[in-house]
Amino acid sequence: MLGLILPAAGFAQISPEAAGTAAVAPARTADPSLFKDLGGLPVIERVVSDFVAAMLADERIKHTFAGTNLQRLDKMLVEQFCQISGGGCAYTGDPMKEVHQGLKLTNAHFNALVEDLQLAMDKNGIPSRTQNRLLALLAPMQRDTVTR
Ligand code: HEM
Repeated sequence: MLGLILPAAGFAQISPEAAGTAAVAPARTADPSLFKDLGGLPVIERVVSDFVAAMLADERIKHTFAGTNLQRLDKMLVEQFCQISGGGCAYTGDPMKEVHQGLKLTNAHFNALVEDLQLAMDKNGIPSRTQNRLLALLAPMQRDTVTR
């Protein structure tokens, strides 16, 4: 299980090549226990709010959000985290590849984002075992977001 072997700094070792050659990532959703273990929607909402704040304060990646509708970003992240953790939400945002392709993101950007998410989850008291289960579901999206 990927989640158990994730280093604290994220999953830099998964290059887009190594992540697989499938053109479309399989839809991944956890069993509903992850949603519950995260603390349900109220905690996911707090995590996302802290996560977005951390990214906006992060010198490594804050420039990428210069033209972003932050209210929408927050809402889409809540929907996405709720959906992939098995909370029964529907993600209504755009496909990951489409959203990120113009941003010219690197693995370093990706790892910065993962660190900011870990900080936000720490702040909300989510145990690292549970954090890693969510991170493992996000890991396959590296190949859709990192383009250089
Ligand atoms: C697992 C990795 C990632 C996930 C799950 C993710 C998720 C999302 C979601 C759900 C949205 C909103 C889509 C919409 O509005 O329809 C979004 C937008 C955005 N993401 Fe990511 N993202 C990831 C990686 C990254 C990275 C590494 C960066 C930069 C460091 C980044 C920067 C952005 C920016 C700037 C936008 C807004 C684009 C715009 O204004 O149109 N994302 N992301």
